[in-house]
Amino acid sequence: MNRTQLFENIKVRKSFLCVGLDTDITKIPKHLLKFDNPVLEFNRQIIEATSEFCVAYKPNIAFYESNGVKGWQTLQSTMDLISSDHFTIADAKRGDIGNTSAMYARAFFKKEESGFNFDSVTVAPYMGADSVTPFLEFKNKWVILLALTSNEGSKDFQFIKDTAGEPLYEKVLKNSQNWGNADQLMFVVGATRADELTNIRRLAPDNFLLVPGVGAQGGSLQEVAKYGMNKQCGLLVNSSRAIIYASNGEDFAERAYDEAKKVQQEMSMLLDKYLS
Ligand SMILES: O=C(O)c1cc(=O)[nH]c(=O)n1[C@@H]1O[C@H](COP(=O)(O)O)[C@@H](O)[C@H]1O
Repeated sequence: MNRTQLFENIKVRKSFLCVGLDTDITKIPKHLLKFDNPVLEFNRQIIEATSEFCVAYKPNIAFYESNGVKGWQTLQSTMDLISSDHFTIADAKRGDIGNTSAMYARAFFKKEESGFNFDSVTVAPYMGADSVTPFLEFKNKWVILLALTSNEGSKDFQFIKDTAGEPLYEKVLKNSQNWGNADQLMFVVGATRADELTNIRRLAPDNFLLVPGVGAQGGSLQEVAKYGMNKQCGLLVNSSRAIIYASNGEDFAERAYDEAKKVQQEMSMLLDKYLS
């Protein structure tokens, strides 16, 4: 999916919500355990309940690969349930020496080889240009580069300043824009870092930002929109646990529907406020 299509979907659905499919078999409702593949059944019902309210889905690969071959099959079957007008993110946080990154890129982008046809993959910038550029060689595919993450440990490295006083995450934002343009490069910025968003928008005015950390991690959607939205919205705000585990009873899909709808309604107001 390209940037124009993504923006169109945001306008049509009045939403910039990404639903995170971080499906953990120990957290899903017990009544689903009678199904052959409880995780797939859970994902099926979550996708059905939320698809009208979101523009993207982000399966976190750890939740699937932790279950070995069966997990990868579940991931594949889950991807088959997502319509082509939803942007898909393989949240895999990959990145290695060039020839290895090329293999990772094929794993998520080359359907004829791996079976997966994700629109994007999350990539760690730590190993530098040659670890990221192999992912950028695919047309209409995206790298979502970790810039400023939502977790406590982000302070360990991402704020370290060089002698000119520039923090590491700013270098990531600046230097990586020499590797790819805003039609193929997004950045991860945690919602818990809304205070840095004005600065981030100064450095990356056009790029979409994937913003995890609202919901369970407590980030503010209002602040993210206020400081992070650009002319094409430029935001995909992810929520995983707050939506998919809104209930662990038989009503889990209805409650996921309610939660996703609530977030979408708030997003619709924010789009009206900041996009016009
Ligand atoms: O790359 C990510 O998606 C990501 C980056 C980050 O800085 N923080 C972060 O929470 N995430 C992911 O976003 C999701 C957040 O899940 P919830 O906190 O349950 O909404 C998880 O899949 C995390 O791995």
